Amino acid sequence: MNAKGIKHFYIPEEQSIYLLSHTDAKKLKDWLALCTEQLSALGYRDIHLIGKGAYGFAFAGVDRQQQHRVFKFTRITLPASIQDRLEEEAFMQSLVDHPLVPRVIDFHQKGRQSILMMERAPGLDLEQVSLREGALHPRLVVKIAVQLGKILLDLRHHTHQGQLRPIVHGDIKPSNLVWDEVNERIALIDWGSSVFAQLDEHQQPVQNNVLDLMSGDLQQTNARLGDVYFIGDAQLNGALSSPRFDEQGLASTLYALASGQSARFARQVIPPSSLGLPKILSDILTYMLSDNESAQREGGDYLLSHLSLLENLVFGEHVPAPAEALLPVWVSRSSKAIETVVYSSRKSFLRERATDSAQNDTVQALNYINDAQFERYYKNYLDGMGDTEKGFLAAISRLAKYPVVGGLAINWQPDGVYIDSSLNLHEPDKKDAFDQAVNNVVMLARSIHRKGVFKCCLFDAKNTLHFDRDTSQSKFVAAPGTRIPYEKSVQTLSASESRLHSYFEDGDDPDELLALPATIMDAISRLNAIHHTGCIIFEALSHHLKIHSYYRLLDHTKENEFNALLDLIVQALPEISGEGISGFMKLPYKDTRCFDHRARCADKYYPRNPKAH
Ligand SMILES: Nc1ncnc2c1ncn2[C@@H]1O[C@H](COP(=O)(O)OP(=O)(O)OP(=O)(O)O)[C@@H](O)[C@H]1O
Repeated sequence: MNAKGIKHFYIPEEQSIYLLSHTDAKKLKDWLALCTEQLSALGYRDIHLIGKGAYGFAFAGVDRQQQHRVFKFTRITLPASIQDRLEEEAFMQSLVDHPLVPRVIDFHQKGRQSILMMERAPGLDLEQVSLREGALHPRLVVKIAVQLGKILLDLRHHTHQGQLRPIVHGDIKPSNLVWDEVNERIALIDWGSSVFAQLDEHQQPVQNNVLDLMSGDLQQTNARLGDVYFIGDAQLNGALSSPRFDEQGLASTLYALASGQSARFARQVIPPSSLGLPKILSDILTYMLSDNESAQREGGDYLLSHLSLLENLVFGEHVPAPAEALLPVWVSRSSKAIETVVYSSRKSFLRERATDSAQNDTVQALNYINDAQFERYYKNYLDGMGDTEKGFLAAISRLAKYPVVGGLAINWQPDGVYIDSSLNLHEPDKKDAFDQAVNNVVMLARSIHRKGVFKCCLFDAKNTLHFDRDTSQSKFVAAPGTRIPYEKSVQTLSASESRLHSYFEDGDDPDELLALPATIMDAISRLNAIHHTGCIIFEALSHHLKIHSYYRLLDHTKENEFNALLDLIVQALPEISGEGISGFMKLPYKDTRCFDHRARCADKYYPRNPKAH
């Protein structure tokens, strides 16, 4: 990866509006207002934003016949080739006539602005449901498996103009499934990665694809890259598209939902057989998620030919007992809405191989580089890591999907894994689900054998300070009155009452590139001596500087000095030159928990005779 790639790895998946520069945030708000205005001019009411993705935004509205509709807009700033994708998406989605797929109603193009209008599926998407509930009940996982299986069968047998043309959705994942809680029905949305399959499920060229065969198009995949957290290796490595791609998406989705995760990677450590699922589904998922392609196919075929058996499985009242929380989580009484972003340090030691040539190979294999998902892959810094390490980072990212502030310091030692934590959740209702997300982090940490320290800091993006400059050579200057915010502990604590990590104990972070000026470094080292916790992260881009922070002052007697040092940092911003990230974290050395290394979770199945439990 080149320096530019690394420099920007931290940009979060969810582009919180609070992390945009003032100008970009204003442009975005204006544009959202314009979309809303256009839709109401067309006679729709109750218009509101329901989702945003890499390429655009989705609005919901109600038409004159009281029908609920969704409008997908592409970002007007994107190149025309990407804008055209919405039209292709509309085309592919309109070919699918299935009760569990929202019907396309219209596709509009006005100037450079494209709009796709479709039926609205009721409910929340399954990623949201999973964040609220944690691991879904096995009965629901089976129900979702059956419904998705039926859609995939339909796609396998799709005919177009009288000929068999199987369709690949290409991006099956929890956030692309809308869940109607009342009727317990899914709707498969987001057909933006959908294509006609080049190979059928037996890996044979789709027969009537003669023209493609002759033109040699079968040398190269037509696939789009789905979400790298969910797609299988064949799709990631640029294999010819086939219905098998979606079977991987299905298996990853069921696995993630059954385990309360947001990715497929952790399957060796938290295997499907440990999730309390009925044995038949657990076995199917074990096959489908194995590394062996023929086992994957066997699992997929077995699932699709046993849907009615799964449909008729009996579930009792048995509700799996919530697992004990492995780390303390404090629930905040404050009802302040926060937008969490996670920043983690020293990720590179989680990589197995970091040679440039290995990375170039991966880049070569992906012949769809201009894909936003590909960007995201690198932004998340996952390349070159083993699956378990990726699973660990995905589990850390999941924490940031909750309104939580604080941090974690994980220290791998030969005799075990030591974890210091300070986790303050701002939504009491999600405590159980959050505990599960934390437990998954711990379980994955225990399975990783490495020596080193990983720290992450969770902060509120609403506290991020923004500074603009005209050129990459100009200086960043703070407006008068700019302050780095902080909060205070309920009681003052002296240094002797609690130990803290130092900002500097781990040395320089090799993943960070911004060298801060001496004045700022000096202020930070003086801050380090004052009893407080938190983090400060400087993110310098060519025209924009962000200072993310989360500070909690513990020794109230030093408040004046603390304030003065924070002010000093703000005053010294013009001295910053160069681009990149630099971050410092000071976490409480509190309640250190030690866990022994453990390779995988024990097997656990749904009871065969649920009534007996
Ligand atoms: N037909 C629909 N019914 C209900 N909700 C929908 C529908 N289409 C989209 N949404 C909502 O809008 C969100 C964004 O839609 P979609 O996933 O299609 O956009 P996208 O830009 O392709 O997103 P991403 O890049 O994250 O895949 C979805 O997560 C979902 O919450």
